[in-house]
Amino acid sequence: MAQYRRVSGSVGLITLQNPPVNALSASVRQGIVDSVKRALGDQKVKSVVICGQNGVFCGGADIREFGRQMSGPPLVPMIHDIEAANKPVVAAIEGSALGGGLELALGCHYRISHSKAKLGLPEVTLGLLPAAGGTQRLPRLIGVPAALNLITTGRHVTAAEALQLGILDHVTEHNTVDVAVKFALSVTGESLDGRRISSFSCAPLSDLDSLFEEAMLKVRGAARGAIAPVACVQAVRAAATLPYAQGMEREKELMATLFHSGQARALQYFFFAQRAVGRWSTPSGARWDTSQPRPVRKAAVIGLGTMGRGITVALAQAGLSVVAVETHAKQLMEAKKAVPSMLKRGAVRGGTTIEPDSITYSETVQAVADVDLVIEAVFEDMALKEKVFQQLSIVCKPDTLLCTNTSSLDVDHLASQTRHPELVVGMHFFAPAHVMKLLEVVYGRRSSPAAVATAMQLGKKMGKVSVAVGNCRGFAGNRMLKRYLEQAFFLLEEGATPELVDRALEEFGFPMGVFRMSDLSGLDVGWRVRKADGLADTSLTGTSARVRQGCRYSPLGDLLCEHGRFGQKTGRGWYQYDKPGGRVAKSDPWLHNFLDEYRARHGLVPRCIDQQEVLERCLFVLINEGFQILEEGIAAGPEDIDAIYVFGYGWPRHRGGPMFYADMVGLERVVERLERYHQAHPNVPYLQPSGLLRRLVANGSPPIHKWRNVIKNRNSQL
Ligand SMILES: CCCCCCCCCCCCC/C=C/C(=O)SCCNC(=O)CCNC(=O)[C@H](O)C(C)(C)COP(=O)(O)OP(=O)(O)OC[C@H]1O[C@@H](n2cnc3c(N)ncnc32)[C@H](O)[C@@H]1OP(=O)(O)O
Repeated sequence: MAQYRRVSGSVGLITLQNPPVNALSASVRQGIVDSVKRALGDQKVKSVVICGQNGVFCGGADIREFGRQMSGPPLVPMIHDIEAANKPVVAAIEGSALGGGLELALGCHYRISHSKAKLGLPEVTLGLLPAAGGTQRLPRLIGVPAALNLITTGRHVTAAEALQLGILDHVTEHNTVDVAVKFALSVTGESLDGRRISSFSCAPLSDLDSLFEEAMLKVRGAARGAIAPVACVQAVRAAATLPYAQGMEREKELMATLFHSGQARALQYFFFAQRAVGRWSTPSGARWDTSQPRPVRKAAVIGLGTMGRGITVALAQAGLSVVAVETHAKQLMEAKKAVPSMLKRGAVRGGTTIEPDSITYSETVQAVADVDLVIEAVFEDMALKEKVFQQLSIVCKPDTLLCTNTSSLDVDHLASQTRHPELVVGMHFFAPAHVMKLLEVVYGRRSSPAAVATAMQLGKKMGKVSVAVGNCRGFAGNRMLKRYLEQAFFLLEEGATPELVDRALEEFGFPMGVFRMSDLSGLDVGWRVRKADGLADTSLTGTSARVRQGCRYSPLGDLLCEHGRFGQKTGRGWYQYDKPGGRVAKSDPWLHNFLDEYRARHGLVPRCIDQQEVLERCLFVLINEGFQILEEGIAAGPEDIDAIYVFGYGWPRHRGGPMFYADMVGLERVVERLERYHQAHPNVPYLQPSGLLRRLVANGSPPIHKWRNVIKNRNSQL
């Protein structure tokens, strides 16, 4: 709703009231319409101020209303009536003015903002466009290039930038509503002719066609198949080329194509999923709202390879003082050079400064005696990690939290090497650790609620999306990835090429297909793990060469590594590169010959494989593992898995994440396809639909937001 009162004798003050962000729900819109009518009809009122309660102007349209039957007054005429008013209307912006909130402000005649406010039109991130006149008013106010940038990226700008762009008329450090009321009094009776943005023309530009062509190329390149950024460009083009009324028609038309799209549903699901991940809980009763994190001021990183350096930078950027330990002198020397330059680059990107002495380097573990938290990032080798944890347990204060950055090893086993296993958790970063948003926080059987809460909070402080997951081989993300990789290898055995598989995945929206990605990460990493697991034995011949522990196995990755092809770092992998460390993947005839010979050796007759099979085999098996992970309680809900995949593995956000994608495709179809593939490949047990997936289908395939209830109640009949 909205509250209306008269202040300072002649100013009608309208306060939006819908905590926490004053979203423009039906009742808020009704409140605004009623209040504006009252203010305009009251002769004592000479001007109007619109503000939001609790220091937030408005977070935009109520996203929860979008999937439902919409009621209440529509936004467009509401904003039009405000702009058409014959008394000055001033927006007093505090906190946020986003989406419909900024569009409401653009309908006002003046905009005054607190210096700490953030403004933006983030609709594109929800699969929409600013369809309450935003695409038509903003270019008229600040020019086409600047408006294109804000609308197609959805980025939030500071009040200072908004002032510079011309979105705001005034920025204050004081009480914004007081300043706006004084301002409203000062402009009483002034002509509003030059204040109605819809009456402006866009500033003329010399070469409009090439500007829009370039903009279209840019958004198509970045969008990976997302449709909203393209529609945003088309809408701004309408503003630049059509009169306002026609531009509004075009905006409406384009919004109609987006509004009910699967992409909009996926992106809006993901908006709430991200927030749901923050309300974590563990089976032992640790919870986001009751478990108390410990303060962490000083942290240590053990091992300064690629991951350790990234973690050191991320900790320093979060304002912690860091002890960085590396026992190999050469590696330590390299890290001492690399870390400061990574920090410098980060500071340039983020406009921040970091005290250079916030990091101290040491060659001995003894240097971590007084830290609050340690993150171990040594080589992925259990014996080595055991030794590190034993040492840490002796050296550190008794209450120091001991974390491991292992990507798949047993956190409980590492905890058992210490005197305080309750203080051990996994903090699984993704490379490059100072850039990637995802952090898997892995709780062990004995991890205390405080330990989990501390790791989760530290992740947040580092700007990460922290997802709490249980302890199992590969945790959630890598455990699912293993199934995806296996299917990709099997497809090569059956006749596909890396190019075909990658093309299908990239057209789906991944930034890189599985083989290009493997070349970037390094093929030797997985090889080492498979060797440690006793899997990578290429001396086997006949049918046993492609079977391990009774299941189908492809030794293709092992064979490539035996040829010294580790990916980009060696200049050869699934593709060839112009030099070791080269980045541009080129098709490699050697690899195609190698695949032909391999198939011939094993009596495999290559067949035609289409993109649909690639997607179904690779993605459905990954999704199936996701259901298994949910069933076992390793992840608490589908949102956790979706956040992991979007932030850590490049799953296209406009497809919502793997579990949402399964919901979109239809659980019955996923089961049917998995069963069909399992029939064709009976020695791949992971193609058998998981128990939870079958139970959901048996219960009528409830929508994704109801899955948690089914998971909680294992015997649920819904
Ligand atoms: C035939 C078809 C015809 C089609 C016709 C269509 C007609 C309808 C079209 C009308 C035109 C619409 C044009 C306008 C569109 C929009 O405005 S879309 C919304 C744009 N706004 C945003 O994207 C902002 C989203 N919010 C945020 O970025 C942040 O919440 C914040 C405002 C910056 C505050 O951040 P913070 O303080 O960190 O709080 P959070 O944890 O993020 O949020 C707190 C809770 O509030 C919920 N929430 C936030 N914003 C909204 C919102 N706009 N609607 C609903 N709910 C919102 C958020 O989910 C949190 O709640 P929980 O999830 O329960 O934790």
